[in-house]
Amino acid sequence: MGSGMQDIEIAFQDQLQKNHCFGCGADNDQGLKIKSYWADDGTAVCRFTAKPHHCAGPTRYLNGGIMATLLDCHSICSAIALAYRTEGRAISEGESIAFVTGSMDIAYKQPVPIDSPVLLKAELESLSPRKTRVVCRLFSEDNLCAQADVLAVRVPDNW
Ligand SMILES: CCCCCCCCCCCCCC(=O)SCCNC(=O)CCNC(=O)[C@H](O)C(C)(C)COP(=O)(O)OP(=O)(O)OC[C@H]1O[C@@H](n2cnc3c(N)ncnc32)[C@H](O)[C@@H]1OP(=O)(O)O
Repeated sequence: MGSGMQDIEIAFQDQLQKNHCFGCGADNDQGLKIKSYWADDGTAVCRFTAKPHHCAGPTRYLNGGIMATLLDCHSICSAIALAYRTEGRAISEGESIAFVTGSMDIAYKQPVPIDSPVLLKAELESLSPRKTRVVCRLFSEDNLCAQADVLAVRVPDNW
């Protein structure tokens, strides 16, 4: 799974302050703690290895809700990172930027084997100062298994 990921960078989530989100919060010890990075091609990427209890009905497949959380959280954190980048600031430098999920449509295309790492790849398009569209794809072993179309909406940092 070639992603062009820059491992030397600090993950977006490890630069965000006070984030207790189940999927992406560095401050949630029971969460998934995903880690997202810029790739060389301008997309944002995240690799995740599931635990056995993240399974669907059959234990060999990844749960669809966990897939939705991965797609959602990687997309929103990437929208936040893009907003900081657009404003010429490092993540968490100066006034906090927060986005939440306004909407998300997911196509589940293939079951995801639970014992292989997944790669998430997000393409971002800033629609307006408050809205970012994210198309996020989830791959397992180079197979496109799910795709989400996410609308990230900027909110005040006390949301
Ligand atoms: C904050 C904490 C900080 C911690 C660090 C952060 C870590 C990251 C955490 C990551 C967490 C992981 C992710 C999670 O789990 S985030 C948790 C799940 N998401 C939510 O709970 C969101 C709940 N909804 C809301 O709070 C409000 O409805 C929002 C904020 C979304 C908009 O209500 P608001 O009154 O503020 O704004 P507006 O009505 O003026 O709309 C503004 C623009 O947006 C457009 N629009 C809105 N909704 C939709 C829609 N459904 N489809 C299409 N378009 C939509 C709207 O047309 C308008 O467009 P335009 O007319 O301007 O063109």
